[in-house]
Amino acid sequence: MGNMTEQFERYIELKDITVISNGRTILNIPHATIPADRITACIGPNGAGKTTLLKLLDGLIKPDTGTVSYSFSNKTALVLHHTPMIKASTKANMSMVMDTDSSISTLEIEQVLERVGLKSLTSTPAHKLSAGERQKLCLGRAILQKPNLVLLDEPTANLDPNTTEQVEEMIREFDVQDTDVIFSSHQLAQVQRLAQYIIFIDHGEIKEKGPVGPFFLNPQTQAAKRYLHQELLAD
Ligand SMILES: Nc1ncnc2c1ncn2[C@@H]1O[C@H](COP(=O)(O)OP(=O)(O)OP(=O)(O)O)[C@@H](O)[C@H]1O
Repeated sequence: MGNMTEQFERYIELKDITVISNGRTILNIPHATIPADRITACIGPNGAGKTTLLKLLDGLIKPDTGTVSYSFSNKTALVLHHTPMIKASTKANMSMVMDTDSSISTLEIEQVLERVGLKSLTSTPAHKLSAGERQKLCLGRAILQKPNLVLLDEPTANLDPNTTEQVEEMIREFDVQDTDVIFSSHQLAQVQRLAQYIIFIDHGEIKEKGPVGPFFLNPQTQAAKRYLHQELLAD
């Protein structure tokens, strides 16, 4: 999709990327620039490679070949599903971020607990939190890390509409505070509500990418057309 003409203020450049697992290529990206100056959604079928791409952008996994380079000094925070919690209070789990960044104060932790709506659950054991509360805790930890790029893997999977709205508001808040967001989602209505840019992945390849409007109106590849058609039927 006319990627040659795209101009991004900040971006991530992927070159000759392959990620191989158990002899199978799970990502294959010869060349792509991904914007890091807005909210970008990463969409595609189950097993397409979205989570793997987010982990790669975070540096959590290294590619088998190729390079990931940032046009800016990046500080990323990655929020995955099933983040393990220690058997302690919500606050203690939030405070774990202090282990890697000693400049974080107790006051900041309290402010973030309030911001993500967990103030009343401060002393509740984290393993007793609901899925939505746990996700807010994970987002709180990400906020405390003061990243300039947040990577969120299906941030509202299994959440009710009200909690989904709260999490979406937190995502917008990151953007307002000039923290770029790249998130994966299967909820196309959500993608349209939040994202300005789309990366469509299928079978480990970026098949299509570009601004949200044109992508939904007029997808260029058969794979994207098929995916959009199937997802709309499933909604
Ligand atoms: N650690 C791993 N070891 C082996 N295979 C893996 C590993 N992680 C992912 N894969 C495989 O890589 C492929 C891509 O997985 P990934 O989780 O990135 O997809 P996804 O697009 O996020 O899928 P979903 O929408 O189902 O979450 C899948 O086929 C998966 O089985």
